[in-house]
Amino acid sequence: MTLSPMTLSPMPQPEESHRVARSKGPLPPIPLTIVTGFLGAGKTSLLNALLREPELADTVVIINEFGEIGLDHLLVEKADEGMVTLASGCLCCTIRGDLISTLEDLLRRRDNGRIMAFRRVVIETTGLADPAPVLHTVLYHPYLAKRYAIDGVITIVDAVNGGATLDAHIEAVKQAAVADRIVISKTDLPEADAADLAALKRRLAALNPAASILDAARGEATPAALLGIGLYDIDGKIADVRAWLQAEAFDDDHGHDHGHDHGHHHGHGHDDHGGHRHHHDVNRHDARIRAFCLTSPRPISSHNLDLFLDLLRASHGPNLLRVKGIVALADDPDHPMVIHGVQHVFHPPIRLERWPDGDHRSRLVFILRDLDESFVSRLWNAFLGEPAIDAPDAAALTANPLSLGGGR
Ligand SMILES: Nc1nc2c(ncn2[C@@H]2O[C@H](COP(=O)(O)OP(=O)(O)OP(=O)(O)O)[C@@H](O)[C@H]2O)c(=O)[nH]1
Repeated sequence: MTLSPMTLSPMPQPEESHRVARSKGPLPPIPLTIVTGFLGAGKTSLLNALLREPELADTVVIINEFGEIGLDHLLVEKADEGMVTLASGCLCCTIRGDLISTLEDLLRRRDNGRIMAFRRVVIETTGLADPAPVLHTVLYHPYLAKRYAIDGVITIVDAVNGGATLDAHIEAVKQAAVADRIVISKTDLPEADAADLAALKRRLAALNPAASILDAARGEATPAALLGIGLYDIDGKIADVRAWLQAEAFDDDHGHDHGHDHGHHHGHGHDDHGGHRHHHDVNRHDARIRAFCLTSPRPISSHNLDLFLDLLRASHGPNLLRVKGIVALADDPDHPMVIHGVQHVFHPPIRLERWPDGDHRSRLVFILRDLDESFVSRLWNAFLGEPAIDAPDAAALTANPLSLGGGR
C-alpha cells in the first residue's frame, strides 16, 4: 500500500463539532460507503459530485487503484486532504490486508486527534473488484465491525456498456447483486439507446430486486438517496450474495488460497507491491485481462493522439476495457489532456489548467482483454515518433492499420 503524498493532513485543533467524543461508552460506528462499478462506469465522477455536497464534508476517501500507475487520485478533486490511495493491486485480492490496516490506522489517528474526526469513509474500489471480499473484510472483522458500519454499497452501471459488461464479466454481476443502490451513468450520451436502457434496468432489477435504481444524469444520485442507508443487509439480496460472502469466510479460514482464476498480469512483469511480494500476490481476475501503463516524456501532437486512439478503438474497441491517461500535447505541453476510454466509447477529452502533480510525462493506463501490450506500445511509439526497428511508422500505420497485427 502506498500512502500518497496528499495523504491525510494533521488537524491540530479539530473544531468542536469534530472532536471525538471521549465518553466511556462505545463510540458510535462511522458510516462506511463502498462505491463500486465496472471499469470506467463513472465511479470517480460520482464521487467528485458527491464530495462537493455538504453531507460529505469530513469524509475520508480511500481509493484503490489498479495497474502500475494509478491516475484516479490525481483526478478526484478532493486531492489535498482526506484521501488515502491503496495503489496498484486490487482491493478484493492482493491488498485486503492493507485495507484492514488502513482502516485501523485511520481510527487510531482519529482517536488520538492527529487527523480530523472524519465522519464518513468512502472506499472507491477498482472496476474489477469483487465487492464481496471488501464487504467481508469490514463486516466480519472483530474490531472494524464495531467501529465502522457499512452504510451501503453503491454500484455504478454504465448505460452504454452495462449490458455487454454484465454478459462478459462476473465481477460486474457481483457488483450489481450486492448493491444497495445502483446508479446508472451516461444515460445522457447519444449512444444510450432507450430500449437497451429499459432492458438493462430489468436485468439489474432481476439481479438485485432490493436495490433502488437511480439515474445519474437526471440528478437522482443525491446524497439523500445514497447515504444513510443503514447497516448492510444481505437479506434483501439474491441468495448468491450470501454464498459469496460465505466463500470469503472460507478463504480466510484456509489461508485465502481460493480457487478463482488467478494469473492476472501486470505489464512488464512488475509485482504489485513495490518490490515485495505478499504470500497471496496475484489478482484474481481473468487471465485474459491485463493492465499496464505507458509513460513518455515526449509530447505527442493532437493529430497523432487522435489517430492513435481512433485506430485503437476501430481495431479493438470492445477489448479496451479501460483507457485513461493524462497526455502532454506538443502544441501546449503545459495544459495536459485527460482522456477516458471505456470499451468503444471515448469520452470528450478534457484540457487541464495545469498538471496535477510534478510529473509532466504522458501517462496512459490500459486495462485490456485479449490484446497484447506490445501491440499498443508499438502503436503508441509509432504515433509518438519513437523509431523502432521492424515497426511501421505513423504514416504506414494510417495507410494500413493491420500492419501491426494485435489481438490474441
Ligand atoms: N456523459 C457522461 N459521461 C460520464 C458520466 N459518468 C461518467 N462519465 C465519463 O465517463 C468516463 C469515465 O468516468 P470515471 O468516473 O473516471 O469512471 P470510473 O468508474 O471511476 O473509472 P475507473 O476508475 O477507471 O474504473 C469519464 O470521461 C467521465 O467523464 C455520465 O453520467 N455521463
